[in-house]
Amino acid sequence: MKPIIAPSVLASDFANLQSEVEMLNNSQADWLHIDIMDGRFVPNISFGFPVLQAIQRHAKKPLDVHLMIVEPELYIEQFRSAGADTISVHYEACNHLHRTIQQIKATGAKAGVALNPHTSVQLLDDIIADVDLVCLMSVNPGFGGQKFIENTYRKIEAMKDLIIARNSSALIEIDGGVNQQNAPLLLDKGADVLVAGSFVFTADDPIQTIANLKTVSV
Ligand SMILES: O=C(CO)[C@H](O)[C@H](O)COP(=O)(O)O
Repeated sequence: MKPIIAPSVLASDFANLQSEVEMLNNSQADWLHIDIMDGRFVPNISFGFPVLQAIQRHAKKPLDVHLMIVEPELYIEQFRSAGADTISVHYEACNHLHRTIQQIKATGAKAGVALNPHTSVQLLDDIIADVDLVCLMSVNPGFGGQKFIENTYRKIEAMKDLIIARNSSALIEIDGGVNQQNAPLLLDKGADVLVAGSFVFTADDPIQTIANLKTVSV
C-alpha cells in the first residue's frame, strides 16, 4: 500500500499561499495538512479561520486540520465550516475526549486524536475504536523543521497492535521531521500517513520530493 502524503502548509510561503496550494494540487499529495496553533497549547501561533478558508478556496484535496489548541471543543463546527475534512484534537487538550470525538463526527468530518511524544498510545485503549486517525507527533508540537524523535518507531508498533486488538480502522499519521531517510522505516512499522513540512517546501523541486515520498518502498 502506498502511503498517504500530507504536506504541511505550515512550511509553505504564506505570501504566495495560492500558488503553494496550486503546486500541491498538481502534485501527488493526497491531503493538505493544516496546523492550527493558539500560543497556549503550544508556544507558537500559526493562523486561524480566514487563512483556512483561503486555502480551501484553492485546494482540490482534503484538508487535514491538526488543532494544537486548548479547548478545541469550542471551535469544531467553525473549523468544519471553514473547510476541514479531518479534524484532529490533542489528547492532552481534551477533558472529555469521547464527547469531542462525537462532536467532530456529528459535523461530518473524520475525527482524529493527536498524541505528544511523551503520551503513551495505551491511553487510547478505550477510544481507538471510535477514531478515524491517530496523529503521532514525532517532534514536540509547535514548530516545523525539528529533529525527528526516534522513539516514534516503537510508538507506531504499539499503536498498530492496539488498533488491531480493538478492531479499529484508524490510520496512523506521523507528524514531524519526516523525510526520505526515515519514511521507509516509518511505513515498515505501520504508518499510513506521512506529514512532511520543511522537507517538502525547502526542496528545490517540491513536486518531485512529494512523488519520491509517495513511492517509498518498505
Ligand atoms: O505539527 C507540526 C508542528 O507542530 C508540523 O506539522 C510538523 O512539525 C511538520 O513539519 P516538519 O516536517 O517541518 O517537521
